[in-house]
Amino acid sequence: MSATSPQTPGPDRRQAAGPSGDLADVPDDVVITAEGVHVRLGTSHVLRGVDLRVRRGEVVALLGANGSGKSTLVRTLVGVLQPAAGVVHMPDAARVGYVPQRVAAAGGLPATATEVVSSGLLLPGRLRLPRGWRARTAEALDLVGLADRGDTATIHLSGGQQQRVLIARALVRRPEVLVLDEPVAGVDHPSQEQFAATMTRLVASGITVLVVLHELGELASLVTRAVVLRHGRVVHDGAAPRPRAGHADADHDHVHPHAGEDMVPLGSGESGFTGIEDATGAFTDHTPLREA
Ligand SMILES: Nc1ncnc2c1ncn2[C@@H]1O[C@H](COP(=O)(O)OP(=O)(O)OP(=O)(O)O)[C@@H](O)[C@H]1O
Repeated sequence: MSATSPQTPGPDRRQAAGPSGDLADVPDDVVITAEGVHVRLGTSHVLRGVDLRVRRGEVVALLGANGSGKSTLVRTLVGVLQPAAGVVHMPDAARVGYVPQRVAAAGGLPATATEVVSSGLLLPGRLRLPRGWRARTAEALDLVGLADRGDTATIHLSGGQQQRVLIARALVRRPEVLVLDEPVAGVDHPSQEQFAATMTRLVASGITVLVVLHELGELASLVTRAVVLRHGRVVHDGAAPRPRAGHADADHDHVHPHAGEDMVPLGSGESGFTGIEDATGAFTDHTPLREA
């Protein structure tokens, strides 16, 4: 498979490199699979044998310290990067919505929100907008709370609104699987709340979500499982950490990093979280997470 743009993951991909080639028995309800995925960027071994399965309807949070390989993993899953070894399986591109890590992707363009969102309907081999694109675009903008901003140039939207435009661009396909890379990083609070409301509706409709996060924040109640990367390996795959009591209170200040104090193990040992700390940077070498 050739490298594809962030918004246009490749076609139905059973992509393999290395000796095994084939996926082991994969249950029908597994929609995202990575097996033994190794990725090298330059001279760095960024992913070192990652295994991941996401079942239909799950909301999986991908956590880990800066540089642990989260973005590299999702970019490999959607086909932006090629694994040096291992196997990746994703649904057809048309069924996958991908929101890349926030860049100036929307802000640098003079395009209107409608133009950016409708571009999500373009795929390899489908370079013209399909019939009904206006209604689908309006529906996607409505889902992210921007129904009245379709004609606005994205450069005139706030950073949080620009991020919502990118999310709408992923949603315009009516995807079954949504892959988001830090969708609320640096986003204003109204947009975070809007994002959580959007996700709540989507999850209720049965969508499958893989989302890179630094902290669970507003999504905590939706996340069904957490996968933690450290140095390119999965070091936890199971229960999500939950915030300490009071963390979700309306008057709680979320600005500070809370190192070592805002996340606590879910249960006592059963979750595998024996010392999980702050999702903004806690998965450090000393964090005594059980090897997955
Ligand atoms: N093009 C590249 N060439 C070489 N190394 C790279 C390249 N891109 C990323 N890396 C390195 O790969 C490692 C993993 O990066 P990645 O962006 O996947 O981490 P991350 O967990 O998403 O981090 P963050 O939380 O900061 O976004 C980092 O050490 C990074 O410096």
